[in-house]
Amino acid sequence: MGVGRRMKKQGPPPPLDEATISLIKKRKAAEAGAKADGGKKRRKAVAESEPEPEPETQKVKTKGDKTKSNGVTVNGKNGKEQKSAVVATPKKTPTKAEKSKKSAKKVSEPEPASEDDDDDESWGSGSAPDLDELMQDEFGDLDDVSDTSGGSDVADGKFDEGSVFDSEEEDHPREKMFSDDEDESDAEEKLTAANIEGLSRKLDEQRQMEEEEARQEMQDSALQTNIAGERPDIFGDADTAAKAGIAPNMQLLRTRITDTLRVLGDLATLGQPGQSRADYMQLLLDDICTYYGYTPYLAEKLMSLFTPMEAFAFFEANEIPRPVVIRTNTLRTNRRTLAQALINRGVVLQPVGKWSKVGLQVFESAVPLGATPEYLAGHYILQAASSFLPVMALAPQENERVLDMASAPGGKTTYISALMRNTGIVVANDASKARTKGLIGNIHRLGCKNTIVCNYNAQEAFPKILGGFDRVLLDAPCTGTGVISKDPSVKTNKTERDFLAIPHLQRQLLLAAIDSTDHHSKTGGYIVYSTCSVTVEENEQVVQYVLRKRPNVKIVDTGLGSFGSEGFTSYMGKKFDEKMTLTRRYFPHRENVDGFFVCKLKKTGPSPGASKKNGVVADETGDTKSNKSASEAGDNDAEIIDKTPIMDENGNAIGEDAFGPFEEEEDAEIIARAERNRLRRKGINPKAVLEKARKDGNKAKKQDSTSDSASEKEPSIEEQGTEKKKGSKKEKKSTEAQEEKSAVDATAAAAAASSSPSSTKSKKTKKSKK
Ligand SMILES: C[S@@+](CC[C@H](N)C(=O)[O-])C[C@H]1O[C@@H](n2cnc3c(N)ncnc32)[C@H](O)[C@@H]1O
Repeated sequence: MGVGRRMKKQGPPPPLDEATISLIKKRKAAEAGAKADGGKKRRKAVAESEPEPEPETQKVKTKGDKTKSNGVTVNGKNGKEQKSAVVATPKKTPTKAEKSKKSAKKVSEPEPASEDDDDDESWGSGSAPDLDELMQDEFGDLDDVSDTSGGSDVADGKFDEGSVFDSEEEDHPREKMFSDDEDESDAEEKLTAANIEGLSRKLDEQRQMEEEEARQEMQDSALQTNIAGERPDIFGDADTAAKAGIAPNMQLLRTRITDTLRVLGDLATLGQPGQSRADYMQLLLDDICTYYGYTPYLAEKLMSLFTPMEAFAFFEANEIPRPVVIRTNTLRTNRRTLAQALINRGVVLQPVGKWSKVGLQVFESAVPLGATPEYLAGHYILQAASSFLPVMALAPQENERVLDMASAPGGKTTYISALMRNTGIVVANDASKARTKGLIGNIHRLGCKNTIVCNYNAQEAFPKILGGFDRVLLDAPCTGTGVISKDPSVKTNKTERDFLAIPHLQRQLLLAAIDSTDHHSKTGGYIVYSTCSVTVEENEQVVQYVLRKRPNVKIVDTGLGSFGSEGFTSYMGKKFDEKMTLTRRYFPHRENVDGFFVCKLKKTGPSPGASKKNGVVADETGDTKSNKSASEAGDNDAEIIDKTPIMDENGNAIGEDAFGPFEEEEDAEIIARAERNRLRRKGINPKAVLEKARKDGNKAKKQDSTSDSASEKEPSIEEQGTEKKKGSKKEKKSTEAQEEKSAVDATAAAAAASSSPSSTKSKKTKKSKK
């Protein structure tokens, strides 16, 4: 299928380039200075009207020079040097800006392009336009704006034929509306070849210089803080401050954090006698909480994902806003036309990266991006770059049936619809009625005509009301630990309870997503699970859980290339499926995108339970009215749904312990046997007890015993599905799980109220059964 080829062709996108933003601003500043001195005329009236740059805007937004003063560079997992310091250290010498400006002047200047200039005839596949022509047609405006902004680095070769949707051409002959971007490929490639080397060399030099500065600063800082001797008396500082009872000096606190990191990097040499690594780690944790404003619980959780040094880079990155990105709506326009229109309005932008043909990164805008005529006409949507990724992984095909389970406000739904070119059906669901208003607004604005909006608790509704989808996207509700820069309240408002309740909901939603997918689909049978959170509980552990509960799915390659990091295969002593490496993680400090997790699953067989109960699997047919699904079998009750015995291909239960307690009705004999065994273990003759019970007609007592029996099975379930420690904690956890469930149920109640009478009825029935 085209999917595989298409996804393979995706080049790994580079991190979003915040350094370029700084570069453009610096160049603009340099040019503004030159202009004040009677320098050159600007060539475009539009560019003239651009506001003067504020070279330090980024820094102002990000706690001033905090990042810069540290200048830490962090090595990513792949050994790639990450540039958190570069991002936050937009220092450049005027000489550099001058140089860039000179280089920009070499690019031929086109006349301002009209809409007509955008005619794709000039990009016909047969005739290869010459370079000047290409630049004028395709990037002339971009270069022009950059030039008027003081640089030409916008055309950094990020347009590339290897973009993700390119190979769709093979599978789906293009209509005129969609041919625009594709036809640009040749031109883009030529432009890339011609410009990328020089431009990227300049950028590289720039970065090197900044990194060198950052390193130097760090060394200086180390020298200063270490002036009294080899081993900094970090604990002495902490004690003094604590005793004085004064508010912490943030600069000193920061210095202590960097000192502690340094000591942790070489404890043997730099550590104080009598102070262990744990002591330093605790001090670091406390300081990070104070400095960045996290609760100790969350700071510890996040720190556990990284080395101390990388954790620091992560916390730093959370203080910096991510680049603004817009996604071109190909149902209404193409990226080139959109870029030209926005440039004419004073927007400074460039393609987001070669991995996407629809993303534009915005550096500056003279107009509010949410109120331009192009925005109102639905030519684009403001959408974080990382938010493209789950949809790219989903790779929806034309004429498919696709479910977006938690879709509001619709950034991903509308992208799915566009990729399907308004064919097939996209069911866009969200449990929040209020949020569906925004969803509907976006769907209309962007001209999605293949989309149906519904407002259900997905756990309840799918596949019971609707199933049999070719592909399902679950962009799950999450704690938002990947988007702290957008919503700093996460630092303090996420409690331990949230980290139990939310993963619980995520698990149930993902099971429903799987059960709603048609494994017979000729084109699909895929599920994509994503979150904008970085915690393992919400990502790998959720996937691991569903792998156990649904052996009819397996993890497959997301097709997102090597961009991002592999998912964890172990965490805190827990081992995960080895294919977890196929899942992708994205981090603000590594890729300069919102923290994100993407996992793609392929459904290989029917979901458990449904066929056993009814002979027909609801999610295969989509006709769910007369068939019970696995979810229905469990009445959406997490514990019951998940404990439905799972059958292998031969109809045998797979490792009964692995799938929870027995179904009361269907496994009465097994339950009775377990009960007899339980009584024997207690030294009681089961026959006598049961006989007595029968005689007394005390059914309630018998049920209690059965229930005891079921709870004795819990340990094996707990071992698999819980993150908490064993022993007495299990009881507590079980209680908590009930509480969480109540909370989740309560949250879902509103949505459930609006769900079909059948679902409500089913729930009531089940509860009364309980
Ligand atoms: C991360 S947001 C989705 C963002 C959306 N995919 C987009 O790209 O615009 C998670 C959504 O899940 C919804 N949600 C929460 N619980 C749900 C449930 N049980 N069923 C369906 N949707 C739910 C929330 O209302 C929220 O809109």
